[in-house]
Amino acid sequence: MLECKHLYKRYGNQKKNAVDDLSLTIESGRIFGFLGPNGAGKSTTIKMLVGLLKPDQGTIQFDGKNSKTDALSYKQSIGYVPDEPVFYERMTALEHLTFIADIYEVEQKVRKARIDELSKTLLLSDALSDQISSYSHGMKQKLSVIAALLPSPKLLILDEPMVGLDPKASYILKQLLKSYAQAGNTVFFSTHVLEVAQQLCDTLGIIKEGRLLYCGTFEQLQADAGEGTENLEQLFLELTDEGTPS
Ligand SMILES: Nc1ncnc2c1ncn2[C@@H]1O[C@H](COP(=O)(O)OP(=O)(O)OP(=O)(O)O)[C@@H](O)[C@H]1O
Repeated sequence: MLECKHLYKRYGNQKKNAVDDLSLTIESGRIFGFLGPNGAGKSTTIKMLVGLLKPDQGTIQFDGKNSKTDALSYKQSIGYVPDEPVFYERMTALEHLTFIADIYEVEQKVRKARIDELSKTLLLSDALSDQISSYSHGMKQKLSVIAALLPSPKLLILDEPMVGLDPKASYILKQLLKSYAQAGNTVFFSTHVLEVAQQLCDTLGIIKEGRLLYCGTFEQLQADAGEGTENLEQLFLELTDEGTPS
């Protein structure tokens, strides 16, 4: 279970909190979709969850491990797919994955099978020996997903994972995330694509100006919003007060 309590973050040069008293709990085996307009605080929250940013206040725990006091074991439980993956571009994809396997101490006897399986699933097997510098954005995105899943983390956190993926790759990733959660792991991802959240998530969190406006299932959200609000897009626009685009 992932549990955040009263998280706050303000960047040095800003007048408002980027994340403002955010608390949420996500049970194991769930897919949590994190939605919000541009600048709402999604990436800031994710960077705190993965340990790249320190919260000004608040606590984060996963399966009883505190992100501050048990930092190493906490981080060992997490796979992270950033919004813009960064690689040592001169490495081949296989060298990168071997490097990740070394860092996460993935056993020699399982790592090859796992790399083979994941790269086959994400249709990257034929390009594993190529230098990452030759990869397209979508291929880098797939490599980042493979690297994150390689150590079999109990918690997978993805920042806008569908961006840059073609429809087939996007479909494959959605199936992968579903089966990953069904195996008892927790998936947390941010997206602007409301349809993706609707198709994939058990639980949604909607954030605006750093504050969590809603957290619950889509069905609860629809019930709370009352009659006449048919789809998530309409609900989302109403909640975040973005207005309907003309
Ligand atoms: N490095 C930074 N320095 C200063 N302010 C920042 C920094 N990163 C983000 N912010 C500010 O914090 C707030 C939240 O930004 P964040 O990137 O977390 O939003 P987001 O929901 O991920 O947005 P998007 O959907 O556009 O990626 C915004 O007001 C943004 O301007």
